[in-house]
Amino acid sequence: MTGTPTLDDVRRTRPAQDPGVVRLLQEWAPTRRWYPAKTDPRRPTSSGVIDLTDPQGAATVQVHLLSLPDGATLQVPVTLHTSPPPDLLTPHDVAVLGTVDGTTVVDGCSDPAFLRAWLAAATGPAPTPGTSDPAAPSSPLSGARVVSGEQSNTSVMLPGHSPPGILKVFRVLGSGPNPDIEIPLALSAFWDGVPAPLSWIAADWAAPHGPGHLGVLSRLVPDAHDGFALACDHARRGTHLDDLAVDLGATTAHMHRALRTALPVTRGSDHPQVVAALRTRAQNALEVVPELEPRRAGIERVLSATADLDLPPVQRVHGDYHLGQVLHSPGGWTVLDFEGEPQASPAERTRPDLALRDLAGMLRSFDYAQAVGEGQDPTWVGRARADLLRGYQDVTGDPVEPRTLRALELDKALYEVVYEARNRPAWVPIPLQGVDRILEAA
Ligand SMILES: Nc1ncnc2c1ncn2[C@@H]1O[C@H](COP(=O)(O)OP(=O)(O)O)[C@@H](O)[C@H]1O
Ligand SMILES: O=P(O)(O)O[C@H]1O[C@H](CO)[C@@H](O[C@H]2O[C@H](CO)[C@@H](O)[C@H](O)[C@H]2O)[C@H](O)[C@H]1O
Repeated sequence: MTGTPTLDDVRRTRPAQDPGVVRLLQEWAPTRRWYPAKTDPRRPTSSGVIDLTDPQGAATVQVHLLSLPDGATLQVPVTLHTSPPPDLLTPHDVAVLGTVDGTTVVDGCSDPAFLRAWLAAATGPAPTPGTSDPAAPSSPLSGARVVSGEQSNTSVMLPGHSPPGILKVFRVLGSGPNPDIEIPLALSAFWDGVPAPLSWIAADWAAPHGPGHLGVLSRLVPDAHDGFALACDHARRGTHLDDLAVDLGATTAHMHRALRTALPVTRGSDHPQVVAALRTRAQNALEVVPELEPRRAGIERVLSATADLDLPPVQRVHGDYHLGQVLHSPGGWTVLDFEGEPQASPAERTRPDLALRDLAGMLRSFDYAQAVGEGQDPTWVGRARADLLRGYQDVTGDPVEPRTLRALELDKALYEVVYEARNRPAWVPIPLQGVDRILEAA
């Protein structure tokens, strides 16, 4: 399975015609975990609707697009029922948004009617022979469940689909092929460390944003454990990750090798651009989070130390690599979510970068696991870090340059301070302590 995900079978957008439904969405969306502009009091506005069709006709299926105050486009699928819907995937008080003129409006991701409509509309590469599971239950929706947690998008597991899949509904839409389809499609042709995309839906919406992808159905990794939950659990119990961290380091190096092969970049080193991006981000973080101000001089010192570094060539990278983006299963580690950082612009998300940026992201994540797991062993993070680096270097054969890694870790920690300030203010101390530790070590 190769090539790029097609953008030619594109669904069209029409203007929304029901102001009551739009008003409901304008109130409901900002209360959701995936809403990206929670601190902005301005309401999103409607930028259109895409119609899908439930083959069983149980509901009207509408994908609403909302325009956010910063110009981004947000996807909110809903279903409209003339009588209360019987079989939702989440409790009614969570799934039902409200009623408008006697019509019940339901969160699409919780409704089998939306899932049926999505599967019927999706296109994708021809199925690989032998991929359907003859033992699979007859309905693709049997056992379906919405993934709960700290996610930027909404995913629904479909273990009854043949082959078993997981549907990811992108919340903030980007123009052009979505990297979370494009990259796994390219890598899965020859590397089994990513779940293969099975099908997707493309749509066009108001300029300057469309066309782009609305979502993707990918192969489900069976018996998988979320990397962050696994690491928090180890930290809580005071057991070291050991081989898990070494293997994760090796998987990270294999991912970078696969990215270089599948998506080669002609440009070599890009020192000015990389250093400029570090400075821009530090400046932005200092402006957004006042607690960083006393650290300004220390931040400047770490960034200045990158001026005379001989940086390795840039390449396509994961871009938002942390423990929540990897799954551990009996087959080893699998890497998910190549969409890049949700706070970055579309251009930034696909820009070739230093592979070490991903390693820095994963190192930062051990701090989070120790903090969230309330780990008490002061050696836990240090040992996980050393094991990850060892696994990585064993595959690349090159020692990691410490000043570059430190600057990239600081960069990620500053991104995290801003991310937490906007999304989970109670967690700001986690990356802030990371910033302090990096500055002390410099
Ligand atoms: N292919 C898959 N197989 C099994 N579980 C998956 C798969 N893809 C995602 N998940 C689960 O869904 C969660 C969210 O997926 P992710 O791609 O990270 O979404 P988001 O962009 O919303 O963060 C993951 O943490 C994992 O628990
Ligand atoms: O939603 P995404 O997975 O695309 O990424 C964003 O949200 C993440 C939180 O879920 C955030 O990650 C930060 O918190 C994690 C624990 O919840 C931790 O493992 C990461 O190390 C930490 O960066 C990520 O930064 C953000 O882009």
